Amino acid sequence: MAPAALEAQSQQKEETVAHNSVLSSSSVNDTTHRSKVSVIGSGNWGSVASKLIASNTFRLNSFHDEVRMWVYEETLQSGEKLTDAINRTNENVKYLPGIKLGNNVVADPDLENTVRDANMLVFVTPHQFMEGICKRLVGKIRADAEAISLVKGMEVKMEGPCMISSLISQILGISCSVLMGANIANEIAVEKFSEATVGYRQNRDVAERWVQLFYTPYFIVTAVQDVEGVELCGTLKNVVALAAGFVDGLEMGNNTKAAIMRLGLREMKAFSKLLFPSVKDSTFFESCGVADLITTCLGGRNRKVAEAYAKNGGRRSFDELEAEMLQGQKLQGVSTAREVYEVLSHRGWLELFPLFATVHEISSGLLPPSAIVEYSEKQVRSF
Ligand SMILES: NC(=O)C1=CN([C@@H]2O[C@H](COP(=O)(O)OP(=O)(O)OC[C@H]3O[C@@H](n4cnc5c(N)ncnc54)[C@H](O)[C@@H]3O)[C@@H](O)[C@H]2O)C=CC1
Ligand SMILES: O=C(CO)COP(=O)(O)O
Repeated sequence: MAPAALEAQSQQKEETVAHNSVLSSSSVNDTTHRSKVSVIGSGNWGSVASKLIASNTFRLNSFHDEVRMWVYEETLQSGEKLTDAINRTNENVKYLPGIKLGNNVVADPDLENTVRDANMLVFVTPHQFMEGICKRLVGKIRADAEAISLVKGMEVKMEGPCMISSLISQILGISCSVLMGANIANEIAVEKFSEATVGYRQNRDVAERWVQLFYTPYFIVTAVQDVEGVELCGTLKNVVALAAGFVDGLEMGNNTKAAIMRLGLREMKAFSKLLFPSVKDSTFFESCGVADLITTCLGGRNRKVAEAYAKNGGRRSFDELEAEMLQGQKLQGVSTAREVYEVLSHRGWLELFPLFATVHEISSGLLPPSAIVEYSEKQVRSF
């Protein structure tokens, strides 16, 4: 948006806020203390997150209106750059067509420029790209910047597993909270009610600022002091969602799927607590836990592609199905299952996590999809 237009918008916000006399502790004319938010990522969820955030930065006096959103640039079939198309139409025509993002969202293909002025950084890209992105940002962010990760996934290093929030903190030297939950992006895009969980480390004020940034009447955000618990829930449920998809593809019915979800939840909890004993039981009952597991196993992309994989008897690869069915959107479950498997093998825990292990063995082609049947029967009988 042109600077003059943004200025006019700002004035309107100041007047609105002054009129309502809510929400801001700073002077309505003092723009220097306002937080500036940038979103790093513009896929399906990244675009919806930008829309949510932009509605709040526009409304609340403690934020600058403009939300700069980094776009991994690509050329559309029409020949137009994706960034230009987003800024022309105010829609992410590839990853979230038909939804206006808000006039205060500015798409930017330049990563450094996107983060330059921001003190609140929202990371939301597929997890496999995060390390490269963070390395590119070293020395380019504000000294007082803080981050939140909406990224569901982890990296496995020589030293062991590394959650994406830790990767951000380690590479950029900044604190990082997380936001996860039962959040199928297309539903939130059309403002259907849902909840989410912010996981924070120590500082409750920081958590409250993130809650304020995302919270809307149709997106209820609760904060819990358990970064690893929240992040592991969001990460591991993608592995269980693949198992649910296999069950659907094999037409095994709802009871089997429910059994898989129960066994999956149990492995999620056991794995999280083995890695991080500080993880709280209560976190599994938040939106990031059981609710995200349910929604993803019913309506997520991992479930959908795993169903097609099983229907094809494993003869078409996940890469091929992902490209055909998701058109640029990325699955996180297959690589997460591999990463979890690496941790399990390395630590001698394979026998403790038969569902996680079986999902990787199926998705990597070592076992046929029907192996999920034998697995579930054996597991359900053994309890
Ligand atoms: N879509 C959803 O419903 C939800 C997604 N999430 C999580 O949010 C994260 C981001 O997912 P989405 O926004 O849905 O993305 P997406 O899967 O819709 O889109 C893929 C994105 O990756 C970008 N990309 C492709 N190649 C790249 C590269 N080499 N480097 C950097 N970026 C590249 C594409 O431009 C696109 O923005 C994931 O961890 C996902 O699990 C979380 C909640 C809901
Ligand atoms: O994380 C999600 C919902 O909370 C989306 O899951 P999928 O990536 O499987 O669509």
